[in-house]
Amino acid sequence: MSIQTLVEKIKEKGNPTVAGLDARLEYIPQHISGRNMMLHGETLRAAAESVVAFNCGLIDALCDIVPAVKPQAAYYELLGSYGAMALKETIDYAHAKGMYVIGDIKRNDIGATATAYAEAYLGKTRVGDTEIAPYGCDSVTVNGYLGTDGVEPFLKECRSREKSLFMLVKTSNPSSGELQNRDMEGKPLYARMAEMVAKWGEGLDTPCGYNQIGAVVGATYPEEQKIIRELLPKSYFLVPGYGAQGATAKDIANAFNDDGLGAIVNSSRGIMCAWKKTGNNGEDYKEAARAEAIRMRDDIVNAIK
Ligand SMILES: O=C(O)c1cc(=O)[nH]c(=O)n1[C@@H]1O[C@H](COP(=O)(O)O)[C@@H](O)[C@H]1O
Repeated sequence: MSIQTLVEKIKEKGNPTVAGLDARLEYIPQHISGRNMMLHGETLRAAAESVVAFNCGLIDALCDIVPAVKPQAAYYELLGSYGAMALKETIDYAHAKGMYVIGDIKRNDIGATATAYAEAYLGKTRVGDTEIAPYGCDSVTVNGYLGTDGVEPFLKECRSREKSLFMLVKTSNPSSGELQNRDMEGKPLYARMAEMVAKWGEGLDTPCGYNQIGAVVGATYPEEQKIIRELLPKSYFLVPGYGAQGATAKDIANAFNDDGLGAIVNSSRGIMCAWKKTGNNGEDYKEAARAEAIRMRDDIVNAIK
C-alpha cells in the first residue's frame, strides 16, 4: 500500500502513531508462553507460536485505533526458520485487520543482493510462472549508506507496486551523531542523506502531497527533526524513540508539518510491555496495550496541535 494509504489511515483514526511488534519471549505473558512450551517444549517453535499469539492479541486490541504496525525483523530472526513463519503470520494478520505494515529491516547491499531484499520484503519471488510475496510489507526501512545503486531495487518496488520506504537519516540511538552529524562538505552527513532521499523521491509523488520515500528521524533529536523537516517537505517521517528510549511528546513536534501530518511516531516496548506495569501477570496485556496506545495517541495529538 502506498504512503497515500497510510495517510488516509492516520486521518481516519486521528492517530499519527505506529505500534512496534518486537516481541522477545520475556515481553510475552506467561499464560501464552507457558502454554506453548507445554505443547512444544522449550523450543524455537514454542517461542514463535507465542510471538504469533501475542502479536495477534495486540493487533486485535489496537487495529481500530492505531493505523500501522512495525515488526522489527531482528526479533523474528532470533527464532530461526520459525521466526520467518511468525513474521509472515503477523504481517498477514495485521493486513487482515486493515493495518499498514512497516517492515523494519534496515537492509542494504550491492544492487543484485538489494534486489533480493526488496523482492523478499516488498515484492514477490518468482517460482516458475508463479509470483509469490514472501512477506508483502507495505513499506520497509532501508539503509541508504551504499548509495543509489543499492537503493534502486527498493525504488523499483515503489514504482511498480505502490510501496513506500523509510530511509535512515537521523537515527534515535545515542551514538548516531558519531557519523550522522559529522561535517560533509559544509553540511552534516544526515543533511546529505536527506538530500539523497529527496532525489530518490522524485517522480514518486502521491495525491496526499507526500512521496513514497520517507525518512527515519529519531524522536530523541528535536533539533535535527526541524532541519530535516525543512529539507524534506514531501517525505513522511517515521519517528522512533518515544517512550522506552526516553523521548516524550514535546520532543516530536518538529517532525510534523503545520497540518498535523508528515510524521508517524513509533512505540514498541512501551505498548507491548504496558502489561508489566499493571501487576496482573499479563492476563490483561491487550487492555494494557490499548490503554497505552490511547494515552500515546492523545499525548502526541495534543503536542502537535
Ligand atoms: O527504523 C527504526 O524503526 C528505528 C530507527 C531508529 O533510529 N531507532 C529505532 O529505535 N528504530 C526501531 O524502532 C523501534 C524502537 O523500539 P522501542 O524503543 O521499544 O519503542 C525498534 O524496533 C528499533 O529498531
